Amino acid sequence: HVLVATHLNVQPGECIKVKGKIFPEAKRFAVNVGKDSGNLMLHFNPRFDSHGDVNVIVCNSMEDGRWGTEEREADFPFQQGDKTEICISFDTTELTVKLAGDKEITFPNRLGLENIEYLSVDGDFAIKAIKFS
Ligand SMILES: C=CCO[C@@H]1O[C@H](CO)[C@@H](O[C@@H]2O[C@H](CO)[C@H](O)[C@H](OCc3cn(Cc4cccc(/C=C/CN=C(N)N)c4)nn3)[C@H]2O)[C@H](O)[C@H]1NC(C)=O
Repeated sequence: HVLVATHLNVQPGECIKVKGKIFPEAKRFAVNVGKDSGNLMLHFNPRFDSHGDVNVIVCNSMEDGRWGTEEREADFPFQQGDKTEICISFDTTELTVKLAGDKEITFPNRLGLENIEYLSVDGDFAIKAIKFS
């Protein structure tokens, strides 16, 4: 892991902002939010070239250590070597990920969690700032 934050208490409507720089030769990175490492409301996984995916954002959830059904997004507003910022917020029904260029991705809140306690960032990404607002 590049970063793990636990014992958070992010409420619906609040925003988790992750700011950083994508490695020039990035293959993939991931931002995970949820209750703990085995219970993720969202695994947000941009893939530049990984698992046979090229320039695809793969989103999924994890419950008790078991992956849910993946969703692959149409937009891919990321470039290797670029700085980027993503803002994750949620309510009881869905999560919203605000991306560069006013792109927005939603993902169902399958676990129905009422707060976010856990955040991790993995992969080819250098974190500059994390902001809770
Ligand atoms: C078609 C064949 C069967 O279907 C495939 O089956 C795979 C296994 O289930 C899925 O893959 C899995 O998908 C999951 C989401 O659903 C997670 O992403 C998981 O990764 C978990 C994971 C996290 N982490 C930490 C991490 C995260 C990001 C970067 C790095 C390191 C980067 C190293 N940097 C380099 N090398 N430069 C490390 N490690 N593993 C991935 O293995 C594929 O999507 C799926 N593909 C399709 C089309 O269906």
